[in-house]
Amino acid sequence: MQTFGAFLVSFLAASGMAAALPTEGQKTASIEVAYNKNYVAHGPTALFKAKRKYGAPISDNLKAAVAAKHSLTKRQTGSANTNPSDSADDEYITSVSIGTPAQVLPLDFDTGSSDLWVFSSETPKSSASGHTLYSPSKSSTAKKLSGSTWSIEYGDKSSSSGDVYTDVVTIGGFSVKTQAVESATKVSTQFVQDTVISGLVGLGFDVGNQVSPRPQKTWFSNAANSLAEPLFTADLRHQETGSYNFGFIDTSLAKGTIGYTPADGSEGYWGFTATGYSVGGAKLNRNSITGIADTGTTLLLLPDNIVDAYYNNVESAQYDDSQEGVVFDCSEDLPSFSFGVGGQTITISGDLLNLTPIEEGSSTCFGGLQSSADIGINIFGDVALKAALVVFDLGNERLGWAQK
Ligand SMILES: Cc1noc(C)c1CN(C)Cc1cc2n(n1)CCN(c1cc(N)ncn1)C2
Repeated sequence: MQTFGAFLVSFLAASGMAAALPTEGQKTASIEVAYNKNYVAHGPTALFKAKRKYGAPISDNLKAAVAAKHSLTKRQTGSANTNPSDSADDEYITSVSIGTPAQVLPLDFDTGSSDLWVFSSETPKSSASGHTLYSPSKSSTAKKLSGSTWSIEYGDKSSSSGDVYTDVVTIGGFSVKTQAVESATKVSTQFVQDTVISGLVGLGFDVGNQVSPRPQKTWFSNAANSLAEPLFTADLRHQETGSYNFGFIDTSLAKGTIGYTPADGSEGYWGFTATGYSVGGAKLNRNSITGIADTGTTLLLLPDNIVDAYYNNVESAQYDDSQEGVVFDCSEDLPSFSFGVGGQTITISGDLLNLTPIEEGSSTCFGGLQSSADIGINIFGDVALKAALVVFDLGNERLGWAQK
């Protein structure tokens, strides 16, 4: 039968704590207490525990502070497939559920803008033909945001405008209960004709939202605090299904290491600086390129000097006025284009830089790399994003890039 002292020593030894063995008949014992250096104190939690221990009243604010800190609700994630809209990967389509019962619409996720807008029962019938529509009147959770309107124009001069509802919006299984859903009462021709999408989900920064008089938050901004991590990833692919993941990073989607670089959200976009570039696998130079990571733009749009440096390696390349871009023989093997970011090198294969024949069956192809000169901003659009797994990390205001 073990004495208490012997038991105590063996217990402490088993739990890795040192102990002084009491001499026979001694009435005291002393033990070192390990300090948990990983424990991060939280005032409200300490107060909560003390009040609970002595039966003191606990305010709702204190309960909320403790719940927020210990995220008593399970931190959540979302994952949605996204598919190229056509053979040129012009844009990517993701299914989004809006309202109760759910109305599922094919939308274009756009990190270059900050409005969630949809074709709706309020869109003129002549414009709405062929599109899937959101009908707020058929949703028991829709509420009109009275007095609010919106109007947006994109880089390609396409535009839309209308009024605003709030409703539940679910993407990849994650729901935002009160999301501003901007209903289109007017849409430009580019959208009318593009019947494969019924609107956009802006994944830019809230500062870019175009609702007046009170700008609204993006779906991701509303979701961020409830997600396991305040980030999402874009995995766009050439002629195959890709994904938008929210709240987690599936590193198996990439071959390379994720390199991070600061993101500048001040203009509403995901701005960043690439540290250099190269053509055809050469060593990266140190010519930095400041631009935006933009899932809503098809092309890679860079300064003329870079575009020229690239197409000087393409025998048949020439500027085509009617196409308003550089074209070349479809049969030509294109060199790759690489850029440095976050200490990593992202290489866009030559295949990804051949976007599509200029017309069905033509042997002349349109380049995925074009000039940004008349835009005033460099855009790493889908042509660049397809080469990488891209992490849009709102919590740390940074962008991560990993070679795919
Ligand atoms: C077809 C086709 N080809 O390329 C596109 C795009 C389409 C679809 N299309 C004609 C209709 C259309 C026009 C726009 N979109 N869709 C998406 C949002 N737009 C952006 C987003 C942004 N971040 N930056 C610039 N514009 C303009």
